[in-house]
Amino acid sequence: MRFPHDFLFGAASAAYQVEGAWNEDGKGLSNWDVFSKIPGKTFEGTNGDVAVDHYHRYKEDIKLMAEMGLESYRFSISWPRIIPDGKGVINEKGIEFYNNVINECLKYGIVPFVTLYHWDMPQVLEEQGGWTNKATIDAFLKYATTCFERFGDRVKHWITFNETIVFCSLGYLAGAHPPGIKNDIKKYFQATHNVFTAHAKVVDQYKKMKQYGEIGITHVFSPAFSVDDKEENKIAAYHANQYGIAWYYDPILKGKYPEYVLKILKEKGYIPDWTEEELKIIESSASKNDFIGLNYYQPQRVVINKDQVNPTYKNREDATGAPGNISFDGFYKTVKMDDKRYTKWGWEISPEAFKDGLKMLKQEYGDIKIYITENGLGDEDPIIDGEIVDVPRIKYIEEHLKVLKDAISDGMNIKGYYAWSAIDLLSWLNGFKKQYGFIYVDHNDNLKRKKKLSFYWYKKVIEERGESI
Ligand SMILES: C[C@@]1(C(=O)O)OC[C@H]2O[C@@H](O)[C@H](O)[C@@H](O)[C@H]2O1
Repeated sequence: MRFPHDFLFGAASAAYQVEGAWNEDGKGLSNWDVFSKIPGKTFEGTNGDVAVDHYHRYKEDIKLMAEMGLESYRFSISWPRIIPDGKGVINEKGIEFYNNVINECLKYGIVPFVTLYHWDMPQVLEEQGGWTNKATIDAFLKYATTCFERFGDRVKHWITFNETIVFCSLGYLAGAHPPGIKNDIKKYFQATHNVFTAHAKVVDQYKKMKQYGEIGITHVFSPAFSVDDKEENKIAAYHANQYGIAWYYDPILKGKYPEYVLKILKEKGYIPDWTEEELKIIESSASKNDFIGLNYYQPQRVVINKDQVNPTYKNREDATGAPGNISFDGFYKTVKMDDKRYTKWGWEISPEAFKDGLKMLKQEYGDIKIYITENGLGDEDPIIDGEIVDVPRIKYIEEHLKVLKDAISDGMNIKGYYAWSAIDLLSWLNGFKKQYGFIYVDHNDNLKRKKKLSFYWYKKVIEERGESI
């Protein structure tokens, strides 16, 4: 069986991780331009000043994507490249750059799939409270509307936010991402609510503009499973899914927050500062979402936590999702299991959990259109006789595509797969040592691009529409 004709085979990137040109052509400072330069925050002080220079090499990169037969390229727009201070004058050079990227994609028949916010907020707004400041909501609405006005004639697939749980939890609980605040649970939940309000307003605005494309949001999809049949551990898994999935997916797809979490927040005094109007726009825009984007890498294996709750001062490595951490509220902890497979960064490799998780989503949210907006293997790719022989990545992606093929056969409404990542790029905290791409970037030879084994493999998969998977 082949993947359906309307299924998109894609690959993804993010502005801060690929573009570089951090201070060129009128771009304003982003929170990551500043945060990444604080000593100790990133591996060996790596940052996105140059990244892999996609800003200057996008034509070469998109040509390679076309050679791979890529049907769609998911990339993000840098807000401070469009509106340097986040809320004022539009930077026409920034508009020009993304028009060029979009037009280059269309030249090859590659569908542009655009993320409006992939973590790089204008520094001016971050300094004013970022997502904890409600003024950021309308600044984001203005930025999104500008993008719809300037690119919406050719871009018909929009993602508002990438992985809200990551930039909010690492920003306000772990302190590993901007603004680097540790253990502020009230600010964490406030930031998530303001993001959901911004999302709802932008969806509403997009529909009013009648551009007849589609819009949604991308969330982390990391379903939690108990390590055994003990009641306390099953309760831990339920709690983890309420905080990690329901809190994020319910307001988007059901238009309301999950009662289980609200009850606890009320008891602890963490209910966000919200207005009836905000709750109404979240409710009224829910039905206008066209899809949900899932970033699946791994499940969570959880047990009830009986240890002393340590503040969530994650260090750089464990802030990148490896198991072995206590939840910020101390309720559960994630664990490694002897019978599971893991990446070099300790992330579990489990297509089986992907399949089980997708079934959970369908039961909870029905037939909402799904794109897998990220999935891939972070690895230190083997180089043999000058060739990048990334067989583990081929195996990883093949196993997960097989799950999707079966899920679609079982009637799930899954319309695309975006491998993370199209090209090796800067990992926010891990520098360049953690590779995800089909295209290798040689940091010892002027960022020269080189096709990996997986480039040729994915090309064949796309040609055959996955028939041999
Ligand atoms: C933490 C980490 C990683 O480096 O492995 O998770 C997977 C992937 O998620 C993406 O949304 C991030 O933009 C990208 O940088 C990656 O980030």
